[in-house]
Amino acid sequence: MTRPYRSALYIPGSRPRALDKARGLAVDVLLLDLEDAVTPDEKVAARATLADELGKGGYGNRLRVVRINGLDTGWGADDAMAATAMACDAVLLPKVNNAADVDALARLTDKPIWAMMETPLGILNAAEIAAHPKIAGFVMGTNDLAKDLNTRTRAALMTSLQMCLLAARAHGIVAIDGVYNAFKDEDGFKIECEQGRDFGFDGKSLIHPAQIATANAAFAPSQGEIELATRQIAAFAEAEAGGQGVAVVDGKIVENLHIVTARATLAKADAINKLETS
Ligand SMILES: CC(C)(COP(=O)(O)OP(=O)(O)OC[C@H]1O[C@@H](n2cnc3c(N)ncnc32)[C@H](O)[C@@H]1OP(=O)(O)O)[C@@H](O)C(=O)NCCC(=O)NCCSC(=O)C[C@H](O)C(=O)O
Ligand SMILES: [Mg+2]
Repeated sequence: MTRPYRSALYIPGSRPRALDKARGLAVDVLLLDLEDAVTPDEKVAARATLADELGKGGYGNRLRVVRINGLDTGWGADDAMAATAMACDAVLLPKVNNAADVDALARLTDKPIWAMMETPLGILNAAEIAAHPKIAGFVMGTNDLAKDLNTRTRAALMTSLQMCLLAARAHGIVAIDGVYNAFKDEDGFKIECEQGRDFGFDGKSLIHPAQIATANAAFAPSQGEIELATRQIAAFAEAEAGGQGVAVVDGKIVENLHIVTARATLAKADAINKLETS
């Protein structure tokens, strides 16, 4: 992981004030939306508004991902071509059902593609979507998924979340958890962030700036994790120097595979530090 993806904020592409506010937010990823956050009447104007704001710059090292409308809508193809010309890092395609959907977008843009994973067919085809050479990330669309699965509970989405994580990890792409709709419920949001982190997601998608700090904290290594990783690396190096393949730290064995995790923890902490001080 060369950059953190702890927090990914949706920003309506039709709202210049919110797009401007994003320049000062401590968020890792901007999900610049032309789809559900924009009304049909505003769709065409939002494209120009977004292009204009991105063109002005000022977003620093935040990853800029433009969510277009589906290619089966009247706006999708024009959005894709407009996004290709925008100062953004990737294009996010909603309601991806299979690798052929990604192919269709890849014919319209040379940007990296991210996929909204939010349809039952998309979940069943997660592995082929993650394997597509243009795919760089998954964002879980838990609202659409709950609608299609006819459920109101996160528990009912667990299989889908895990299938997408498996596919993402198998193919080395980013995986971002879905949104938490009750954006004023701080306690519930924190619990869901921690659950998503423990599942293995890289970060959480957000709908309001007030959610950023909690997501950033939940998906960053804690001070305790950083210290433990440092001690594990030192103890294992010492064990290796003494001809041992196993060290013991805090009463637990440390083997080569734990060192891979420890190094990843330190690299993530380093990447966060670099992003926050740049
Ligand atoms: C949820 C909101 C409609 C609330 O808006 P509002 O009432 O204006 O909030 P506040 O008054 O508390 O706003 C305070 C200031 O923060 C700025 N703001 C608010 N939201 C954002 C944002 N998302 N990005 C940047 N800035 C934001 C306001 O402009 C205020 O600033 P200032 O005027 O300077 O004081 C609103 O938060 C919102 O529209 N959120 C985004 C909703 C959205 O994008 N929805 C679509 C994505 S979710 C989705 O589609 C999931 C997926 O597809 C699925 O299927 O699950
Ligand atoms: Mg959706």
